[in-house]
Amino acid sequence: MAEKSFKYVILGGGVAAGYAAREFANQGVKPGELAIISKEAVAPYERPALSKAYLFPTGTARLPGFHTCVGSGGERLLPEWYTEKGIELLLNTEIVKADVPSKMLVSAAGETIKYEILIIATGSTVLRLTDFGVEGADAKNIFYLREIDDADKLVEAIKAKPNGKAVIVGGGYIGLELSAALKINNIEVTMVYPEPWCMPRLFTAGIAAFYEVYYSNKGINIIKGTVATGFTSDSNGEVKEVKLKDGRVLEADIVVVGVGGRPLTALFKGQVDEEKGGIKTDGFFKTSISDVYAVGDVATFPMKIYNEIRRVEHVDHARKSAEQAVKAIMSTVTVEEYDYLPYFYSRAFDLSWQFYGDNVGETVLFGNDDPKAEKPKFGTYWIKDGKILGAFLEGGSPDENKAIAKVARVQPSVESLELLSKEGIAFACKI
Ligand SMILES: Cc1cc2nc3c(=O)[nH]c(=O)nc-3n(C[C@H](O)[C@H](O)[C@H](O)COP(=O)(O)OP(=O)(O)OC[C@H]3O[C@@H](n4cnc5c(N)ncnc54)[C@H](O)[C@@H]3O)c2cc1C
Repeated sequence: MAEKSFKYVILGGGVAAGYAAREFANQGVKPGELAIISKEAVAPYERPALSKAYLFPTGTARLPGFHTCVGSGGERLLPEWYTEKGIELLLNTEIVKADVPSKMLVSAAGETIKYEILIIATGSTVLRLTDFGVEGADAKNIFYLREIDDADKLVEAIKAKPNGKAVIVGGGYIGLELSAALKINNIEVTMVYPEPWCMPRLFTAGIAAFYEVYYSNKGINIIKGTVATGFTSDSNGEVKEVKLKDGRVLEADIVVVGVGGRPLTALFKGQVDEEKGGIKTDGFFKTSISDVYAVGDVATFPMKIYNEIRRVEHVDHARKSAEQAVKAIMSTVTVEEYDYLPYFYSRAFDLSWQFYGDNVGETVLFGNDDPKAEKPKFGTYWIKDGKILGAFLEGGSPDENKAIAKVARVQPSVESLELLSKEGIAFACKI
């Protein structure tokens, strides 16, 4: 079988891989030195688009070069870019074995790829209801959303079921964004989740109440406090009904499940150290083995600002960790230790929110959170030991979003919660 050899190999062709490639190019990588290996059929792209514009009925986001590349807010890395830079894209190539001591990867087709320095950027995979033995969960038209292939299948199902009924299992950001995208496609949507409110890992009850009312006003049906326990299908094997634990049965032409994910570490089990479920790295994303780095969803790293080891499944960190690792590998100037401020955003309908920092401690809600307002703008601060550690803002301008980021970074002291609530975003703008 064929053998290839590169100085640098990035395993995984997602967000982190794309931004790592750009940084390699910035640092002067030579043609033929770098390869990206991906089991996907396309060059790295901005994955968050898959639950947003990529699903919209106009389909403009599906045009080549629009969302099918990375390069948010900068140069778009179309497939030709990799060719121009002499970066090899080994697409449709699934790696099934990693031999770290021999610095070698083996593909499903039996090809051997050798490296001097490896960056693991395998990301994460979705949790499937079949893994939990949910009855009938292998029916057709039950979808998950991780890769462009999944999104393309969902787009086909939406087209095949005009004005159909969809059940979205899960109330996290994927569930919220998908529900909006399906509704925009004129699909009747019901969301089902077990928690008392949506996005419970980040939202307070107060924040969630705004989105739940807004979604209800858009005609989305929300069922909380229960889970899907089984599915029935028709004679074609297509899903027909969703059975809920509370006894209700929902009709469905399409089901989309967004119940979380897990990092793809298995290839390296026992070969590099793991921590908190991810591959353990330092402030430069170097693993326990020299010449092996891990970035993006798959890596745990020291979150300097909170003096804690964490793993982050968000796109901003995927981009920045990839750039940091490449700088650590190639830069001729001293690279500072990674100092990341958690940042997460989401967009659905006309809504857009950003969150910075840590959502711990007591909370203060501010602004106009009337879901019927023409332009709602509200937020929340999280305060611990008298200091603001986290800030959330819906409907903020770019400058206001920058201001809340600064608050979460600077962690200013707060004397009066009442005053903070009254001042709201103005408090952040003064920092
Ligand atoms: C639908 C969706 C919407 C999202 N929206 C947001 C959002 O709004 N905001 C936000 O902050 N974050 C969002 N995220 C999260 C964000 O996209 C991820 O954090 C980010 O993509 C992680 O980048 P990564 O490069 O580590 O992994 P990924 O982008 O997942 O890339 C991993 C790549 O590795 C490949 N791979 C894995 N194993 C192998 C193997 N054995 N052989 C070959 N290739 C392999 C995969 O096929 C994939 O191409 C979203 C994620 C999804 C799925």
